[in-house]
Amino acid sequence: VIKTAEEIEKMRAAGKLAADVLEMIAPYVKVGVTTNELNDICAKYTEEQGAISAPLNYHGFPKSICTSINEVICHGIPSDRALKDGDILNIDITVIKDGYHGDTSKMFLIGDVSAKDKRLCRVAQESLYEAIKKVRPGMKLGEIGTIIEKYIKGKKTGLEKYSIVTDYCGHGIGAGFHEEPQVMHYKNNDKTVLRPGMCFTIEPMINAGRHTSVLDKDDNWTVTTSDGKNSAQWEHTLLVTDKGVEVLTLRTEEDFPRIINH
Ligand SMILES: CCc1ccsc1-c1ccc(O)c(O)c1
Ligand SMILES: [Mn+2]
Ligand SMILES: [Mn+2]
Repeated sequence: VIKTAEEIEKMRAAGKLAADVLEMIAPYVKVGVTTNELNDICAKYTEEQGAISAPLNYHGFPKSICTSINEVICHGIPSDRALKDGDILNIDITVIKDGYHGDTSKMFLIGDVSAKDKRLCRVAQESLYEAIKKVRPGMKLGEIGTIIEKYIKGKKTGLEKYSIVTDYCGHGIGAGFHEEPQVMHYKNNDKTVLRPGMCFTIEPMINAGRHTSVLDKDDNWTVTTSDGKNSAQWEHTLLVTDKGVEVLTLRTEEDFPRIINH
């Protein structure tokens, strides 16, 4: 749905706060810290900023952030599990500030991460950037997934054959956590035309092995790879502008432009 100028200001503020939470938590993300501790620090910070953590009680989710480690694709639940040397961790933050959502996630490399896992994380981030670079009014929504798939296929080597998780998508975002449209991360023909004022996330999940995912039957949340190989995800909340795109959740550490005009 197309946002008004006032709503766009609120999306900017929510996106900025979500990015700030990811920057704030970074120094705490070390071997030995538990994901429950990270959850509590993020929840407290978000509350202090006068915002709400969207995941808490969303469809019954029990915590304030998602923490997905190694073979966990997404929706990992914070627990007393301590981070270990070699882990790759996704922290997914969604905040509601003044009624509007900011949704973003990144990968953290814990201690000494293998070259393979570092490459998986880097390729996943680059696939997000490749897609963001192409976002502009008049573009067909399906081009986003097509770009990501083309990029990932091009990164194949003799040892690594990356795949794209198909069971979960990016999404429109605003006063609602999930709005129209669904944003597929794989090749598709969605002819929905992007318009200025649209806000949505792109959040590709890239697997080192097969694309298939398995939902944990005990906690009904944790999604893991079917072959036990690792997965990496990055997410940004984007605004379609008159001339291109604005990355509402950009962090200062990123070597990527906030605004791209075509
Ligand atoms: C934990 C929040 C949640 C619950 C059901 S889907 C979901 C979720 C998590 C992260 C996201 O980026 C997202 O768009 C949705
Ligand atoms: Mn998210
Ligand atoms: Mn999302």
